[in-house]
Amino acid sequence: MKLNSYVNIPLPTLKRYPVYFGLLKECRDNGDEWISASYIAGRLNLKSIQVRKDLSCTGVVGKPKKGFMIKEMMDALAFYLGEGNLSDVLLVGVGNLGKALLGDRRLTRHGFKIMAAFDVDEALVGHDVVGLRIQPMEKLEELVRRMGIKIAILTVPEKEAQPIADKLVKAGILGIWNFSSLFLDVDCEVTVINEDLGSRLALLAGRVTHGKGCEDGPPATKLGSLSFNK
Ligand SMILES: NC(=O)c1ccc[n+]([C@@H]2O[C@H](COP(=O)([O-])OP(=O)(O)OC[C@H]3O[C@@H](n4cnc5c(N)ncnc54)[C@H](O)[C@@H]3O)[C@@H](O)[C@H]2O)c1
Repeated sequence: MKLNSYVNIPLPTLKRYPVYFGLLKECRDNGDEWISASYIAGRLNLKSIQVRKDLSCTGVVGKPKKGFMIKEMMDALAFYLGEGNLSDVLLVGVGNLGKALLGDRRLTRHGFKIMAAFDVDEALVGHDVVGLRIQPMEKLEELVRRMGIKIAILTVPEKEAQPIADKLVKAGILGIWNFSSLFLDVDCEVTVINEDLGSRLALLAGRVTHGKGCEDGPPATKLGSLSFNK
């Protein structure tokens, strides 16, 4: 399978790939082998032309009347999403948000698995939360190295975020999904995605105020329950 280069995929398209991947996985698990762009569009409340355009960016070619081979398309999307070889992640900070993420089945649907969770709170360490034994911070470096984990979810208070990010990077983490509102200072080879929910709401409020719809997804009124991060 000859795939297009990652750099040629537009960002708005890349942002829709996890949603496609989740749906393809569901269909594959139901025993389907083929999927059409119009079916995907119907399920996700998108336009067929948009779905076709997004999927054609991968370089995978569909078959007339059959659509795309699910396995082939999943392999392609996994390549762009880093799923498969980067599916194991860890979480630091098992508070309100951390617990919610540990129990969020949507991560699993996208092929990700939280393999380890860390906290400093003695009331949590050594106990199970959503079936996972919470580890002390002292074990972080060793476990990251031993398990070869490259992605971390950071759900700690803002003032703790930078020192923990430093520890994560030192241990070999290459991607941080940062829920604190602090902009982390990390080496340029480390990717940080900031997920400050308050800023998101402010962005939404600004867009609503200025009557600006969604730029890279379907019209705002059709967004439904999908979330395309900006
Ligand atoms: N709760 C939300 O809905 C929400 C929403 C958006 C953003 N956030 C942000 O996410 C972060 C977590 O929020 P929360 O509500 O879950 O907070 P929380 O206080 O409930 O949980 C924070 C957890 O981090 C742990 N922690 C503190 N210092 C640590 C350290 N040095 N090493 C490891 N663990 C440490 C605490 O023991 C606690 O379990 C905050 O930065 C917050 O601003 C939270």
